[in-house]
Amino acid sequence: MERLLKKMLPAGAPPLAVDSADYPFAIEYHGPPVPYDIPEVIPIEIGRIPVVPSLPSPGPLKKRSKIGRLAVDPAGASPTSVIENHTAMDRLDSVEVRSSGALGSAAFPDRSAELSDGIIDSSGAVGFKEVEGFDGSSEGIDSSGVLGFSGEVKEGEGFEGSWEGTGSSGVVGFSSEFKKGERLEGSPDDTVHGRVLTESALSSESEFRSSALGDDEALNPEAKRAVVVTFQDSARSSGPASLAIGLSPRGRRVKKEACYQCLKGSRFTEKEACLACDAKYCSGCVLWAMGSMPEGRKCVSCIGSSIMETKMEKLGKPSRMLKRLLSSLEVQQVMRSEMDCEANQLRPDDICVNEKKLTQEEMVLLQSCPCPPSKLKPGYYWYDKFSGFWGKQGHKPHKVISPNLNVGGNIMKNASNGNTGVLINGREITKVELRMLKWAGVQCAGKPHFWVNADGTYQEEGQKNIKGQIWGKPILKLLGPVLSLPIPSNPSNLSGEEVNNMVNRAVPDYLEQKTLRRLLLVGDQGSGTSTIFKQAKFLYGSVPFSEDERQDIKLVIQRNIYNYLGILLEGREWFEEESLTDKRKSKQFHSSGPENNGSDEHDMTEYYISPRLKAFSDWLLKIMASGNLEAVFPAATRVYAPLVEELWNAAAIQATYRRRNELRLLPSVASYFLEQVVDICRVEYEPSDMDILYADGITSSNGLACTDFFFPCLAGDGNGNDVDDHLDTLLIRYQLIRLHTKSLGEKCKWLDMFEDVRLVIFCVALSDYDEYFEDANGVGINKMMESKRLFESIVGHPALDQMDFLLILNKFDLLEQKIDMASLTLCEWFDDFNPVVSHNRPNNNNSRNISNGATMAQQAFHYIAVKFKKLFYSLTGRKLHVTLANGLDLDSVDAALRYAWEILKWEDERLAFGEAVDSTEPSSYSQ
Ligand SMILES: Nc1nc2c(ncn2[C@@H]2O[C@H](COP(=O)(O)OP(=O)(O)OP(=O)(O)O)[C@@H](O)[C@H]2O)c(=O)[nH]1
Ligand SMILES: [Mg+2]
Repeated sequence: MERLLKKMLPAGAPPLAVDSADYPFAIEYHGPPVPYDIPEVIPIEIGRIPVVPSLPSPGPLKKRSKIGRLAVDPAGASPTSVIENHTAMDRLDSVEVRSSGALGSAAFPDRSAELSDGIIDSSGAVGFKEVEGFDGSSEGIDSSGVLGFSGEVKEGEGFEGSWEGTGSSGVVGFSSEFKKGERLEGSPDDTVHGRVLTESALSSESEFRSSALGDDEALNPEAKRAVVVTFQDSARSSGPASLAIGLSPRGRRVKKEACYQCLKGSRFTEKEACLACDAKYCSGCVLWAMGSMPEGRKCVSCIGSSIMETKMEKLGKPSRMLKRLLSSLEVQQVMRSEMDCEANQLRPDDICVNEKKLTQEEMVLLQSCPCPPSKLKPGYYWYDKFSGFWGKQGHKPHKVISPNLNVGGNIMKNASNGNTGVLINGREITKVELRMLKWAGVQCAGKPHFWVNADGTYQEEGQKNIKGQIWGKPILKLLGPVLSLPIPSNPSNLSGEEVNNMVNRAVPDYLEQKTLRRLLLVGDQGSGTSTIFKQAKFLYGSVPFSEDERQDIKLVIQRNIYNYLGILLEGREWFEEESLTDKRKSKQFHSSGPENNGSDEHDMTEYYISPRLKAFSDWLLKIMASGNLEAVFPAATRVYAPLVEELWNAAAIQATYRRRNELRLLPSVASYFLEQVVDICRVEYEPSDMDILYADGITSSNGLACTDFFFPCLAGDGNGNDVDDHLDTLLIRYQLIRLHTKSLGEKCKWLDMFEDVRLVIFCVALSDYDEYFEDANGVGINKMMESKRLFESIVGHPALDQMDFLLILNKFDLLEQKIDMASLTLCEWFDDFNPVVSHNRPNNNNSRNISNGATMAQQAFHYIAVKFKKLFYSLTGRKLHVTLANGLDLDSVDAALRYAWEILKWEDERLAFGEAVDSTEPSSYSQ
């Protein structure tokens, strides 16, 4: 410490007397200004170190802890400052550094820190570990690969370089080569044994030879331990394979059944296993090791990996431990993610049927047929398309599934490894099957070859006549289970052709064409398509949003709010900077004394936040900048809710929020959610309908969403249309398909898929006329012009030729708000807008300026509508239907969609009765 202080003082300064028993980490320097930048250490009150409040802390760690369990927020600054304040002479019993890069040498500036127990977790593929006796003197612990275990390590690459001279000890490492890897267990002696499950050599026991052991110290169990182990993976042909490091604290062997995180416990300890690598964690560690479980029970480093075959059956079945640790809602959510997430799904090429790997389509066909194979797991199967028999390759039949599915290759004679000489549909049957056939009264003398159909009727090869029905005898129902042979539950299952037609049909059948109307809803970004889509669900859906959907929406809202918060935090930084600059300028201006020159570190503005909140803010901004928000949340939601609450209530953030109009990236709905930030961040938060409506980004991740509904019948209109309308509402189903512009593809090529839609609803935000976005080259583009461009390309698309179009001019409320402040002529397309302004103002509200009964906003609407109509006519020679809407208003959207309904009805009538029905045509305008 003395040396450190000496270094920090300017040359020539007298040495400081340091009481080694009780010196502060930082001292205030009062000397003359120094010519270099002094490293800044933000003081933190020990009592206010962020602790992790809501996750159960691992028991063993807590017991030994002297100063509690530290949760060091990720990102360089935070751990540094936290640890700095504790490492004077403290012994840190338990430290957690989360996120990659957090554990740089900077994290442990005071080399005298002793971490007797550390968990280094990372968002990358990097693991954890107990760092026993670690004295922080490691040079090899770099920020890119915590303890040298990096997801980046490739076959043949070693860790020696980064590890040499570390003089610390760790436990187990994984490299990316061992995604499915088990732990390596090692002791610092010449030979390290480990078991590695690799993709290529599942379950193979490989021996690892240690080499390049750093130095003798590494072998001394009492000293700092570091062992570098190279190993020869005998299962790999490529020779010396990846390196991994197997170390054990104090030379102990890691107990096989211990928790993989804290290394405590025995096989009797209750543990939860990772579905991908089978690493097992005790109840104290499981949440740390698995984080928010976005793909269910997987270590953080296994996220994205596929799960082990043996774990397939466990999917979606929560353990008692999980139920204890999480609320029931959270358990449900984790289980759902586990079952639904892409990485955990069975991949088609994991299934081989009749020696041919399945394609995606075949997989869908197999799984969605009326009688699919149960609990399908990766493996090799045989399938008899004619009879529907299904079994594991080399084994007797296991099930009778739907017949005639076009999946896999042709069945092989030896598919079930039978040796009876009797063939059914080209497969030599097994002995038990033969016995069964005999019981069924089937004549099997002379090793006949049979053709057996799905309904059990059979005939001998080469003969025309049906010889009988195998399943006819009641005794077979009893015998099936005895012989462990499947009996079709209902031989009159759908015939295969029906099945194929059902699953493969590309065009709706006749009936559906009669009764289904498809509406395609498109518009430029932010035009309001998803709002209108959600309103349609609220308006006409019997269950607008299921419980599952609401849960997903909850997560989206929680994630969004962190985004909004991030924008506020960034804004706060700007405003603080700006205020400080102003303050300094005015000080300089008002005083002439030299003592006021330069920056005043104690300057505080209303945007000042405490160092602890600042650390959180820095961390959040860093995460956002790295685009990793998804990986960190929603686990963080649980952990950081109290911090968010504190932050939100901080005067600085409130002051920033008051200037929200200056924050360009903050969407207008952000304020709605930020007002409720504290509630939203709670675990028990349930989104209201209003929240769902306002929430961004929930309609669909791939930009395509659809909802089916019937238009509810309105009360009679008195025109005698009631009965017809009522029939309509009963018979005709509508499907609203919302397509995000991002999903249109180059030159809107995906529109080809929508040839059978009946009406295109194009949405334009009226408020876009004075708004801009930056294109890829940083050029500002007017949003209305962009909408116009998109409109032109969609209208002109060959797939939508001759199709009816309804233009919804949305966000009328916003147009009303801004039209008097920002002229419509700001958009070059509207430069000839020349409204008639009446000077008889009914009140002081300018937006209510009216002429001939029309407000300025209404005139603007008509003007824009005509612009689009003319454009549409010039492109198609046809008439465009236009309506206005306020997407946030249910009735307004109802009116707009009913207008769409009218257009379709009119079109139906026109088709049915010819052009003579002009009188019922809806006007091309609706308001
Ligand atoms: N004031 C007002 N806001 C609206 C209206 N319609 C939509 N919004 C808001 O405008 C924003 C964008 O609307 P979305 O429905 O998400 O627009 P989108 O077409 O799905 O656009 P992207 O999500 O960007 O693709 C959301 O925050 C909506 O809440 C409206 O009529 N009035
Ligand atoms: Mg949207």
